[in-house]
This record gives sequence, C-alpha cells and structure tokens, in this order.
Amino acid sequence: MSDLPGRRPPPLPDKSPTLRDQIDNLAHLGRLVAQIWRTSRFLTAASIGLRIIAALQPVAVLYAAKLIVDEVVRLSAVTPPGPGILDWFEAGLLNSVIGFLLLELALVLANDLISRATGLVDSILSELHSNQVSVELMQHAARLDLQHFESAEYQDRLERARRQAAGRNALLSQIFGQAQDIITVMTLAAGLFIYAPWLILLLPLSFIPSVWGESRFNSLAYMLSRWRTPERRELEYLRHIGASAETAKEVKLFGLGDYLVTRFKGLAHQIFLENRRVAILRAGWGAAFAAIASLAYYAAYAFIVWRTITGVFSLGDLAFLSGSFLRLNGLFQKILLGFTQIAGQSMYLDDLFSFFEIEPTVLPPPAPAAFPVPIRSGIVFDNVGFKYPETDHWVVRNLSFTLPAGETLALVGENGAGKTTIVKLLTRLYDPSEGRITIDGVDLRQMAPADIHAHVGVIFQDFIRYSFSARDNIGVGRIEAREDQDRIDTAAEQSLAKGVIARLPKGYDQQLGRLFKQGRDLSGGEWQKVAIARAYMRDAELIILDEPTAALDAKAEAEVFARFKGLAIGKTAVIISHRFSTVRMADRILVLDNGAILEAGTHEQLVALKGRYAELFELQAAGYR
Ligand SMILES: Nc1ncnc2c1ncn2[C@@H]1O[C@H](COP(=O)(O)OP(=O)(O)OP(=O)(O)O)[C@@H](O)[C@H]1O
Repeated sequence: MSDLPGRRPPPLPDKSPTLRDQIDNLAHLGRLVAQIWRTSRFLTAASIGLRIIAALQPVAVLYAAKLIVDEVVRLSAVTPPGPGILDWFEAGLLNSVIGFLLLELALVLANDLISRATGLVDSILSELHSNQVSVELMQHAARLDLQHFESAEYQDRLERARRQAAGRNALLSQIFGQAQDIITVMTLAAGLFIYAPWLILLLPLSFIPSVWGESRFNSLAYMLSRWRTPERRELEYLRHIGASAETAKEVKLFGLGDYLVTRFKGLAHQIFLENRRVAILRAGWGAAFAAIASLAYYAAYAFIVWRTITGVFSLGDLAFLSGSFLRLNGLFQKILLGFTQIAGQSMYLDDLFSFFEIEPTVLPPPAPAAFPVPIRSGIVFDNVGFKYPETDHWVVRNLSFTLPAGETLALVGENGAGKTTIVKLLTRLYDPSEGRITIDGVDLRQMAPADIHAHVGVIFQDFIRYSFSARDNIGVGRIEAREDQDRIDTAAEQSLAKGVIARLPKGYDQQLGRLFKQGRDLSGGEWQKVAIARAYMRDAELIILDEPTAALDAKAEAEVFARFKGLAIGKTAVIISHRFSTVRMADRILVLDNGAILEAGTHEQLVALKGRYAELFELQAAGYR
C-alpha cells in the first residue's frame, strides 16, 4: 500500500484475513511473550503465579457455598436445642456452618488482594514493556537506510509500529488473563462433569455465534485501520502544521487556519463514518448472540431445578451447579471471545513485528576495507548512474569525474540537477545503481557505512535545529567528544558560531529553539553557523557543505568560506552553493545539468569558455551592479 494520488479506498474492506493468516498472526504472540519476559522476568513470573492462585478461587467459593447450603438444610431439620443462639452454640451444632462461612469469607478477601496485586504488577510491567518496545523501535529505526525514511510506505509502517508500541499493552493482561480463565474453566467443568456430563454440551451452542461475530468484526476493524494509515498520517500532519512553532508564521500570514481545519474535519469525518458503521454492526450482532447465550443458560438451569425438585440433587448441589454453569457459560464466552480478540490484536502485532523485519540494504561487506586516512590520490566517480528506489528516472547518469586529494570541488547546477544526490552517494547513504565510486582506488561498497561517516563531515541544507543546549548542538557533530569543551570552542571559532554563542544569556548552556521553556531561537544564519561547527567537530578527511550557507549574509558567507578554505588545506572538500562568490574559490567546479556534467574546470577556465557557467555568473554579477 502506498500514497498513490487519486487513491480511493473502498467503503469497507470485503476480504478478511483467512484462518491461516490468523493462525500465522498468533505466532507473533510468542514473540510478544518473549519480549515481555525480556522486559522483566520477575514481574512476568509474579503475574503468572498470582493468576494461577486466582484461577482456583471461583470453584473453591462455589464449593464453600454448596457446603453452607447443605449444612443449613441439614440444620433446619434438627430439633432446636433451645430458644436462643447460645443454646445452638453450646450444643456444638453451629461449628461446621461457621467454619464454612469463615472459609468463604477468607477466599473472597484473598481474591480481592490477589486481583489488586495482579493489577499492580500488570500495570508496572506494561509500562516497562511499552518503554522497551519504544527503545527497540528506535534502535531498529537507527539501523535502517535513508531510503527507508524517504519512502511513504516505510513511513506508514513506522507509524503503524509506533501506534502498536503504546497500544498493545492491554494484550499483555489479556493473554495472562486468558490462561487464568482456562484454568478456572477446567476446575469448574470438572465439577460440572461429575454431576451432569451432558450439560457441558450445551455450552458451545451459546458461544459459537458470538465467536464468529467477534472474529469477523475484529478483522474488519483491523483492515479499516490498516487501510487508513496514510489518512491518519495526513491527519497527524495537518494537526502538526495547524499548531506548531515552525509553521505558525506562514499559516497566519497566508490565513491557512480555516483551510487546514476544513481539510482535517473532512478527513476525520470519513474515518469516523467507517468506524461508526463497524461499531454499530458489532453492537447489533453482539446483542443477538448474547441473547442466544442466555437462552442456553436458562435451559440448563431449568434442567438442574427439575432434578433438584425430583430429589436427585440437593439444594447445595443446585446452588453449586447453577453457579458453576453460570460462571462457566460466562467464562467460556470470555475465553473464546478472548481468543478471537487476541487473534485480532495479533494482527496489529504483525504491524509491530513486520517493522522489525525491515532490514538495511546498505551494509558493510564481510571484511570491510578501512577508509583511507589521509586520502592520498582522491575520489573517483566512474560512470555512476542512480535512480531512487521505486522510481524510473535516472537522477544522475554516466557521471565520471575525479576529485584529487586535498582539492575543493564546487557543484553548481539548477534546482533538481542532482547535487544533493551526489552527496548522498558520496557518503554511502545510497549505493549507485550503476558504476562505482572509489576513494584511493577502493570502492565505497567495500567500506562500512559507519567508517565512511566517521571520516566525513557533512552539513546539509536542511540540517537539524536541535532543541538542545548550544553546547550539545555543536557536540552532536562528534558525539563521543560532546564534553570536550576545547574542541567545541575551536569548532565554534572556525564556523563563526562563537560570536553567536557569546551573545546568548547563558552562553554554551543556553537552550536553543522554541520547543522548551527558556529556549532561545536563533536567526537562520546563526543556526547555520552553529550547524557548520558540527562539521568541524570531526577529524574529517572529507568535508562536504551542501548549501548550508544560504541564509548567511554575504559578508558572513565570504568569511565562513575563507576560513573553510584555510581549514580545508590538505583536506578534500565538496561545496554546493548557488552563490558564485563562494563557488569561484573552489579549485574545480562541476556544472551539472539533469544529472550529467555540462562543464568542468576552474572559475577562470569556465568564464573563458563562455558557456552556461559564464552565463549564470554574469547573471548573478549583473544583479549586484
Ligand atoms: N528520496 C527521493 N526519492 C525520489 N526522488 C528524489 C528523492 N530525492 C530527490 N529526488 C529527485 O532527484 C532529483 C535531484 O534531486 P537533488 O536533491 O539531488 O537536487 P539538487 O541539485 O540538490 O537540487 P537543489 O539545488 O534544489 O537542492 C530531483 O528531481 C528530485 O525530485
């Protein structure tokens, strides 16, 4: 499923998962229980132990009640020893009945304690489990490729998995509760079987219709929710742009508030109508099936009453059997519905676990080559071609050029020419679809992506504005050195961020961004200086600045690049900029057009060539005259 334009969902999905699919989904329960066990062995064991004790309680209470009734019936036939209760006591006639009453009281009190303790253990366990799932999700997402994050299908899967991380906690209690109910049913059924074996046959009559109905509606609800993931993501997105700090300026000035609300309402209403239809169907059929269950119960009850009247059963037996049957009937339904609900929930688990099955494709080779330090000869693009996954369009094709070690290369070209894509290929965020990229003769595919990233300092045009302190905003450039104040100082100095930080009330400790209280927002250019410092935190062999200076004023950009040139001596560097004042400083310039090289050379050579570069340069220079 993907976000295809013009996609029209059917009113209700008609094909439910097959029985086989449902059984396969049940296998996910094993993974879930293993995950819960990993979360806390002690709490999992405690929850199971408490439930086993609780499971035996109903039959014990019913049996105590039977003993009380039978004793009362016996005592009512005895000649009273005297007029007062004391006479009964003294005669020792009340000993048994008092013992039975105390037994029942103790059982009821114990049950209350146990169920509270189970609730407590489950709620703690479920919070721990939900944290555990979130951590595992984040860890797994961090392993995946950039291509996954740039695909709508992946975003849908991640969104579904994320919902499951928080939403499946009830399942934990449900699975354990189910096991508890099964034990209770077995003990009650054993009692019932001893008195009236064929009564048990009446039970399935009452629950089979409900089970069928539940399983059908569970599937429907799941299919709807799955089908609607893109719309739900759109709702989330609309909610975000309608009310967030980054978007407030533009939304206000363009007067988009009402438009966003209307769009949100329309989409939310469609989803509401579908959900309401399923809810109404479910409630209607549920009521009908519950009536069938009650009929079965009363048929059995009438039979037990008749047997008691005819003297086959005692009054105590009547109390025990009708109590057992009532509970069994309820429990049987609960268990079977529980199974279908668990099966229904396990469909959602598929959303969670199938996310964990997505594997990265840009992988280190079995015996990776080390990134050359220093780079001696240079970087070579050898007939490189690249298409983004699931697209047919060659973004770059037949691209061959050499970037000699220690030189600065500038990439110039119109929007969409493929400049950022070249950076993604150079940093092995993607592998080329054809051709190869080598550093000192070694194919990038022979190196581990993490090793490449450790030796490259890149700042993209859409760098992150972290809502962290100024220090951490620079420190994240080299996370292991985030406490190294000298290094951070030097990086800030080199990127001109030092001046920005000096003006902050709390200096390096100043919280940046508007997300948190006491946060200080920076101007676009100030943010860029902070971001560029991140690239300087690394001992990078290769420095890449992908248009991160667009918001800098002309003076600051000239200064940033003068420093960049100074620092890049001996380092290989790539810069992407639309400003020719910056580009001209590069040792070599590539002019790209539609993913191919149109012109290449130094600034002077390209101006002399009087081609596209000279034309664009003139155009920009004329703007300043
Ligand atoms: N993740 C993606 N999936 C599919 N196509 C993409 C993806 N990213 C970029 N493209 C397409 O690849 C082409 C080149 O994009 P790229 O970002 O490399 O251009 P650019 O030269 O850096 O442009 P700009 O100057 O606007 O930053 C564009 O046509 C763009 O639509």
